[in-house]
Amino acid sequence: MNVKEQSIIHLIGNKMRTTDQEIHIVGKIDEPLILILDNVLSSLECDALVNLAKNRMERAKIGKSHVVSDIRTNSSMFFEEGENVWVKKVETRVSELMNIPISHADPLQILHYKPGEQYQPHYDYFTSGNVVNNRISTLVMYLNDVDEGGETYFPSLHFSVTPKKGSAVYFEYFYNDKLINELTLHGGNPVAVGEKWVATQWMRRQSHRVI
Ligand SMILES: O=C(O)CCC(=O)C(=O)O
Ligand SMILES: [Fe+2]
Repeated sequence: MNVKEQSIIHLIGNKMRTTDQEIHIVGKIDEPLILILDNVLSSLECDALVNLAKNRMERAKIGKSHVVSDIRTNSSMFFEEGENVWVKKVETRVSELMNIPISHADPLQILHYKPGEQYQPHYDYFTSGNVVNNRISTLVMYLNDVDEGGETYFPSLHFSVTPKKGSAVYFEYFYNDKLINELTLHGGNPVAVGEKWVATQWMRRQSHRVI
């Protein structure tokens, strides 16, 4: 019999409580742990993040070398750590939800996709070279409803998540078994109609923020 590996988030029941929010688990894959979560952000918080980000968007870059690539045709920006009250609030909630101290967090990232824009399948962890302090988990929060397309999809699992304002998909790739981590391959489907805004939080294995 295969023994399931420890996950970062330990679930009890179908809700997760943070200091200021009750989050609902509406879907789950056990290994790798993938959660579909409702009520992660309020509608007001979604709108605030979009408004704070929208004049600061640039064509997204990928990987450690930050090169522009066709893999990713959307635009993006990063907030400074705790740069305003909205970011602070979201960072605190997300850190509680992901069960990782905020000092392990990458800067909160906002992505924007227009019709036809997409993010091709990729891993959120770095796979080349000798990586120090790699990423271990991701939370993608949807900041608006997309009219058509724009699903986050996991090709190896034949699984996709439809964006819904205030909801999120969580996944982790902290497993000793490399094959389990590889199942978290994922991308953002092209938006067909409308636009898509998301906020992504990546967590690192070790603390790196100076707080
Ligand atoms: O836009 C999406 O659905 C996925 C975003 C993503 O993969 C990421 O930010 O790492
Ligand atoms: Fe990703």
